[in-house]
Amino acid sequence: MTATILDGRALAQELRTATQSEIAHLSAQLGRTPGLAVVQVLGDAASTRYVRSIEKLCATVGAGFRLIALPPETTQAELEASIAALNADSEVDGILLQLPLPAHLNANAAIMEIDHRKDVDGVHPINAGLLAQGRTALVANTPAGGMELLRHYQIELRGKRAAVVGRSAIVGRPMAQLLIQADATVTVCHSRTPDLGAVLRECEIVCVAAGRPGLVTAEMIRPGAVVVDFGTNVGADGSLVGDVDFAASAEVAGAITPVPGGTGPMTNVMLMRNLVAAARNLHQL
Ligand SMILES: Nc1nc(=O)c2c([nH]1)NC[C@@H]1CN(c3ccc(C(=O)N[C@@H](CCC(=O)O)C(=O)O)cc3)C=[N+]21
Repeated sequence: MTATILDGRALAQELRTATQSEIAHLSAQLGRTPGLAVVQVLGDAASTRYVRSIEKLCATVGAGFRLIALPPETTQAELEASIAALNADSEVDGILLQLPLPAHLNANAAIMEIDHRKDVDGVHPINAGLLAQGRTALVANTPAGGMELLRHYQIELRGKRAAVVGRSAIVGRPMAQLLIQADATVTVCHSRTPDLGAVLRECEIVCVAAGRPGLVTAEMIRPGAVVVDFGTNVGADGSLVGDVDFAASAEVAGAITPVPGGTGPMTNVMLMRNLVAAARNLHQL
């Protein structure tokens, strides 16, 4: 068996075009472009790479972009003051705090300071709580992008057994909530799950967000299962690899996301969609 490749690059391209025209329309209504502000505490190379890709995408779709780059020794008070300034800024519709932060800073406390209506990353507890209750919320981009891929390829979730490997606030937990909302029966696995393979082999849908290359092997995959790999690990040679052994798993799975070219490109385009949603909501459009 050879799996269908869930092509995130192609779908992201399609959604990018649609988002571009939405933003053109919204900009005409607002009399300005919807604006994204990214707060980055400098020091992490991967983070800088991600910020660049967001900046480029904003230019492509016609959104405003502002980078607040803070020095590595920034204090908690300074970080929170820069967030407060963005909350108060009427030209900023979305705020993204780049994670992870250096160890001396408290990410949870900083996130709490973000106006939840501008929380385009879906990380504020109000948005996470709304999602957990199955209500309308700004949803974290990475899991939202994974769901969009599943929807595009018309993968049935209702009544299916789904596993999520990883329980982070930004990927694993919201992905589990979205799958519950889609009427799947969801099991959340993590680093303390004793026999991961035994759980995954029961599941028709397997979503992996553990940040550990090679964690999921082909023998853990139920034949015909759909595999969504959220891992973006930079290998020793600088190449990007997921959490799933892709080559071997593609021989067993029914459908699988590649890395790169799967969930990664979807993440950024979902960020643009959240920016549109936040701007509309803020301005009652
Ligand atoms: N507050 C916050 N929110 C995030 O959503 C967030 C973050 N912090 N910190 C870093 C991670 C990482 N992340 C990626 C987004 C897109 C690709 C992506 O587009 N990947 C391409 C390859 C891009 C390349 O080669 O550089 C792909 O998989 O095909 C990857 C990784 C979002 N993150």
